[in-house]
Amino acid sequence: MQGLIIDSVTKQFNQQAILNGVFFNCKISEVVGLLGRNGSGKSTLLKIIFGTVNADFKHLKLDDKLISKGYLSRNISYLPQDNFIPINLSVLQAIEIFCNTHRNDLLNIQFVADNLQTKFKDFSGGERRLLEALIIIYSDAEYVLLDEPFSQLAPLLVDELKQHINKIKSFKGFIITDHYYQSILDTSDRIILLHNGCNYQIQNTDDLILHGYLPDFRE
Ligand SMILES: Nc1ncnc2c1ncn2[C@@H]1O[C@H](COP(=O)(O)OP(=O)(O)OP(=O)(O)O)[C@@H](O)[C@H]1O
Repeated sequence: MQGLIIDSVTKQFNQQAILNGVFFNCKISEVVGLLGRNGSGKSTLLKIIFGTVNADFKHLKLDDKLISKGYLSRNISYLPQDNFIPINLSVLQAIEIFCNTHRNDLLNIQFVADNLQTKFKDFSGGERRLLEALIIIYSDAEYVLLDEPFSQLAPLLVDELKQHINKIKSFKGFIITDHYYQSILDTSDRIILLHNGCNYQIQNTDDLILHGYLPDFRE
């Protein structure tokens, strides 16, 4: 099985090329980290894979079947950059919507178990983000897209989220983007950098300097 194949993704906004033939894949048991400067097209790419933004051209395959929109396959879940779970839902109600197969893993997390009846409107920003990320990580889909899962979290919660991704990754393929690039490097099996509309395989931090993602303090 080839897993999720993303090929020839092309997108312009207002005649400006954002993505220009982007291609990579993601298999089960693999975490693919997506890095890129602000505005390089990371969120747009995840939205195109999930299906909430139309590409000018794309070729998406999931387990050898051509798909038009990720969400229609029911096998791709997506954590957007902004909150997405309605604030009047309780944690338990949200879990019942998204999580069946791995529900017990989620219910065994102390913070989740302690707050099952709490509504999303009653959490802090970081707590809400953690819960939304956990619900997507433990959702039924085999492929998980995470847009800035770490950004609102204090260091201890970042570590906790990384542990959950590691715990479940033998069942799932992840594509993750965040500006906490060290957390992306720690969590990922492979790194893809988006730059000038193209994708580059990154082997080490020198490559990130070479492609202008990290400053070169040696100069
Ligand atoms: N709906 C839209 N209409 C016009 N331009 C858009 C639209 N959505 C995104 N863009 C532009 O496309 C570019 C890529 O945006 P995108 O949000 O994908 O970048 P990003 O890499 O996720 O950035 P960041 O790291 O800052 O979140 C930006 O220049 C943005 O202004």
